[in-house]
Amino acid sequence: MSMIAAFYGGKSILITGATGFMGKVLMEKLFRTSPDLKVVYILVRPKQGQTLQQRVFQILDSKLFEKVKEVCPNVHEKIRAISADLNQNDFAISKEDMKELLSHTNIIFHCAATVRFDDHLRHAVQLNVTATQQLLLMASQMPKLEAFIHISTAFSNCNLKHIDEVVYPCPVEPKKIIDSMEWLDDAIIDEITPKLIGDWPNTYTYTKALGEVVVQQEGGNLNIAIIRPSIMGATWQEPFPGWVDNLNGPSGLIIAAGKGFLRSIRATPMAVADLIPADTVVNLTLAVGWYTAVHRPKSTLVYHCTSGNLNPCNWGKMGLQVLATFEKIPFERAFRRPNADFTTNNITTHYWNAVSHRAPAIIYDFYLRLTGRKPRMTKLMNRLLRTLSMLEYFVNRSWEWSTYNTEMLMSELSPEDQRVFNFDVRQLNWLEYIENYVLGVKKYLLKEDMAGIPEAKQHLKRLRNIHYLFNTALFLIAWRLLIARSQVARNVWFFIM
Ligand SMILES: CCCCCCCCCCCCCCCCCCCCCCCCCC(=O)SCCNC(=O)CCNC(=O)[C@H](O)C(C)(C)COP(=O)(O)OP(=O)(O)OC[C@H]1O[C@@H](n2cnc3c(N)ncnc32)[C@H](O)[C@@H]1OP(=O)(O)O
Ligand SMILES: NC(=O)C1=CN([C@@H]2O[C@H](COP(=O)(O)OP(=O)(O)OC[C@H]3O[C@@H](n4cnc5c(N)ncnc54)[C@H](OP(=O)(O)O)[C@@H]3O)[C@@H](O)[C@H]2O)C=CC1
Repeated sequence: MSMIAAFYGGKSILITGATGFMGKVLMEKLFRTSPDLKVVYILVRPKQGQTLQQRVFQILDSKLFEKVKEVCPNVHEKIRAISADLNQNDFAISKEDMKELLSHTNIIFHCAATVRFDDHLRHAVQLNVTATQQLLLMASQMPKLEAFIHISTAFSNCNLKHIDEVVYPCPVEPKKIIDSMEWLDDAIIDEITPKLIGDWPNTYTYTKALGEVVVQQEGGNLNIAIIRPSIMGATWQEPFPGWVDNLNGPSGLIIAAGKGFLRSIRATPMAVADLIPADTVVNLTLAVGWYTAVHRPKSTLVYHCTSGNLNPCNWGKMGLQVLATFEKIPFERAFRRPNADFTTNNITTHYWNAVSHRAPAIIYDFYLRLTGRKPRMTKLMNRLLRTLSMLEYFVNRSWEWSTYNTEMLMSELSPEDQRVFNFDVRQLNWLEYIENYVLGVKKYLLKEDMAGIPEAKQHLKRLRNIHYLFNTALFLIAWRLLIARSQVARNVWFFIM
């Protein structure tokens, strides 16, 4: 019997960010392994015209929850969606709901965050710092609370090269930042943002670092742990391989490469690609929840959920495997044949952006105009280039994350728990994982049918022929011009003839 699964039985659990990528995988695992848990409160906001209930049903109706419905048929009764907006005071939770949350919650998993790199500092502070502060305040009023698990990111200290499992101080105290956001207007915040974030690459990583300091400073007597995952990717094993449902991290780039839009990326092939599957993160999170509640460590423990120091893979190997998978499992209706490459300096990056990204987009838009359609490729390409520029920071550096606490926790688990809540990334076979990841992107993100693979292959053949035809025509035109202008070229031509 799994001790961790048994621990969550009968518990009331509060999850923020349950509608996000990690939140869904977390809920799924909780219900599958501890179907006898009492209730999962989720803080949800209405979105895109959907009510809370519609959002919950949409999640439960997805393939991700198929196994859960078998082991826990009344799962919908055990999810209690509470209307909440983490940007509002007291999260805009009604008095009755607040009373229920405060009196029943046993465990909190705080996953909600804005993960956009370019978010305005005011919004990023509100969600990643102030909301964390408010949640801690709520937690301090929960008499039955056993553990508060805060999800941060391994990149919260990406301004350092070697990162230990400790909370590092920030140059400006979070309280001062929170206060200043209240009275500074947007224009001034825009002006001071680069100075405030200093050597952090974006507002996301900076505010996640501030969030950790808030957790440490304002955690009081709470039983707290911080988890720092690196780049969360599709699921490795559970509930099935390859599940992913958003474009963050590598997923969006896999689509862009598979559809032939992305032809080159400024990345260092030897830099460590510190990906971590979402189910590994969730298994560690649940194990940490159990350990924190049962063993009550004296101080706030930080757990790195990373792969680089235990089972490293680099971007070069990952890129090659992604491309190899496209050969077997191509995406439908590609714009060009998938054939991306890495560049390593500014000059080649600008060159390939002009030749391989902008020029084909302009030519295609010209063709769309000629055929009476609305041009769209240049706009799409500009967005892709902007996304690439934001991700570049993370694919041209390597970090070392120590994992003492994570390894300590692994050794504390019973063999059964090590199996059920496996977060030992040493067992991960990268080539297999990446292949399943690409397959998952095709099935669950692009919603493409596997039956369409022969047609997709045919389409790629047609693109290859067009490519050859285009290159031959280009060569002949260049050669014709050369012959007309140069005696040497003419002599070579007659010699060959
Ligand atoms: C040797 C041979 C080699 C061969 C080589 C072959 C290579 C071939 C294979 C290539 C694969 C292998 C290499 C992979 C490298 C991966 C690097 C990952 C590093 C991640 C580090 C993460 C570290 C931190 C981890 C964390 O701790 S947290 C989680 C991380 N957080 C994020 O990843 C949010 C990022 N995103 C944003 O920050 C916003 O998205 C924003 C970008 C500002 C746009 O923002 P904006 O343009 O305003 O608008 P959107 O609505 O957002 O998107 C607008 C449009 O862009 C699309 N799109 C949004 N995203 C992405 C995305 N990623 N990738 C692509 N497209 C995206 C969206 O579909 C929409 O398309 P459309 O609808 O127009 O068609
Ligand atoms: N994805 C990754 O690669 C990594 C993620 N992390 C961390 O993991 C955690 C989860 O990330 P992930 O699941 O990928 O992120 P997602 O963007 O998929 O999910 C974010 C969640 O936060 C919720 N949320 C955002 N704003 C509000 C708000 N104002 N009120 C209520 N809820 C809100 C979202 O709700 P809604 O559905 O309504 O938008 C969603 O449920 C985050 O803390 C992130 O920093 C750490 C390392 C890597």
